[in-house]
Amino acid sequence: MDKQYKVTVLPGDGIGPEIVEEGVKVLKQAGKQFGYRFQLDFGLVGGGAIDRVQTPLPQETLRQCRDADAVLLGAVGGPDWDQNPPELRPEKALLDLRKKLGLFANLRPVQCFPGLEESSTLKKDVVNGVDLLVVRELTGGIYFGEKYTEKTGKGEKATDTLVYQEHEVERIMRRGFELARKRRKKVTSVDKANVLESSRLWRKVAQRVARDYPDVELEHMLVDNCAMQMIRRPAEFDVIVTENMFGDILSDESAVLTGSIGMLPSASIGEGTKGLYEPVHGSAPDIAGQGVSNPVATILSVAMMFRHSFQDEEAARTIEHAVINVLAQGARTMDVAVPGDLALSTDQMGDRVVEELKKRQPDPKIPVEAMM
Ligand SMILES: NC(=O)C1=CN([C@@H]2O[C@H](COP(=O)(O)OP(=O)(O)OC[C@H]3O[C@@H](n4cnc5c(N)ncnc54)[C@H](O)[C@@H]3O)[C@@H](O)[C@H]2O)C=CC1
Ligand SMILES: CC(C)CC(=O)C(=O)O
Ligand SMILES: [Mg+2]
Repeated sequence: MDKQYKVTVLPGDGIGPEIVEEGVKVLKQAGKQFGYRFQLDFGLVGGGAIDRVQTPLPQETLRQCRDADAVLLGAVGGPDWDQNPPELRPEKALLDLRKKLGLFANLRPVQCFPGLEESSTLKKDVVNGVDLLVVRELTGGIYFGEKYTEKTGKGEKATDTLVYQEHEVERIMRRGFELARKRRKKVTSVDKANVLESSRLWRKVAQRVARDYPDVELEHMLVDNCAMQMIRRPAEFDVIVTENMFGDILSDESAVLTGSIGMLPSASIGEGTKGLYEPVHGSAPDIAGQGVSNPVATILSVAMMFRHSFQDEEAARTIEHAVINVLAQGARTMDVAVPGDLALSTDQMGDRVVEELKKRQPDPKIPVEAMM
C-alpha cells in the first residue's frame, strides 16, 4: 500500500518556476522508488498572485497549504513589485504563510560538499568539513513587530519594533538543543545581548533551557562576532540558534561556505509534521528565464520534506547522496562552476540527480543518524 501525501507546490516568481520544476521531478522519482502516491496541487503566490488576483497570498493558496502535508515553494519577489505598498509586496506572502501555518522553526543546514571547496571564495582548509545547522526563529522578531512611517517636523520617521516573548524563545531554543543532541552536541546561541533587551531575554532563556540538556554544550556569541567566525573557522560550529533577522542574514553569509546560495535548502516547521520547504535564496531576477539557476537548494529542500514531513530518513538520505554523487562526478551549474567546467543548465542538473537517484535502491548501509 502506497504512502499517500498531499503536497502544495508554489513556484512563485523569477527563477522560482524553473527550480521548482526540478524539485518536483526529484519528488516524483523518489516517491516512485520509496512507495509514495502524491497529490500535487499547484498554487499562486507572490508577485504572480498580485498580478492575477491582486493579493500576494490568495485565500485559495492559504487553503491549499492548510490542507497539505507539505508545501514546496520556489521564491517570490522581483523589481516589478518593488515599489508596491507593504500589503502588495510579494514577500508579505511568505511572512503570512509562515505565521499562519505556525512554522516557527526554520532549519537551514550548511555543508560544503566534497569537490565544492574549489567553488568557495574562501580557502579550501577553511571550508573543508563544514557541517552546521542554522536554526532560525521564523515567526517573531522585527519582521513581525509593529511598523509604521509618520511625518514629523524633521521629515519622515520610520519605526520597526523587535519583540520576543519568553515562550517564543523557549520553543526555538528547545528545538535547537534537540537537534544538537542528534548531531555534535553543541549549541551556539547568537544574540546582541550587549545592546538589545530582546537579546538579554534570549540569552536568559538559552541558559535556562540548557539545564535540561546537560549533554549539550552551550556557548553564547554576539552576532557581529558570529558573522566573522562563520567565515574564519566555520567547521567549529554545530547548531546555531538565533532570532529571525540575524538568522536570515547569517544564513545568506553561510552560502559562501557552500560555493553558492544555490546550494542552501531550508525547512520551516512547527509543532507537527507539516512543513514548508524552500531554498534559502530569493527569486534571482538577474538570471531568471535563462535556465542557468542552480536547482540543488530546491532538490535538497525536497529531501528535507521526506525527512520532516514524511518521517522518511532513508528517502531523504538517498536524495542527498544522489546530489553528493553527481557533484562528485563534476556536475556543476554556472554558480559553482570553476574555470574549465562545462556548466549544466537547470534542467540538466535536475535530470542528472534523477538519473543518479534511479541507480540507488534503498541502501541499508546508509548511516541513519540524522543529518540535522
Ligand atoms: N524566500 C524568498 O522568496 C526570498 C525572496 N527574496 C526576494 O528575491 C528578490 C531578489 O533578491 P536578491 O537580494 O537579489 O537575492 P537572491 O537570493 O534572489 O539573489 C542573490 C544572488 O544570488 C544568485 N542566486 C540566487 N539563487 C540562485 C540559484 N539558485 N542559482 C544561482 N544563483 C543564484 C542571484 O543570481 C543573485 O546574484 C527580491 O525581490 C527579494 O525580496 C529574497 C530572499 C528570499
Ligand atoms: C521575507 C523573506 C523575503 C525573507 C528572507 O529573505 C528569507 O526568509 O530568507
Ligand atoms: Mg533571506
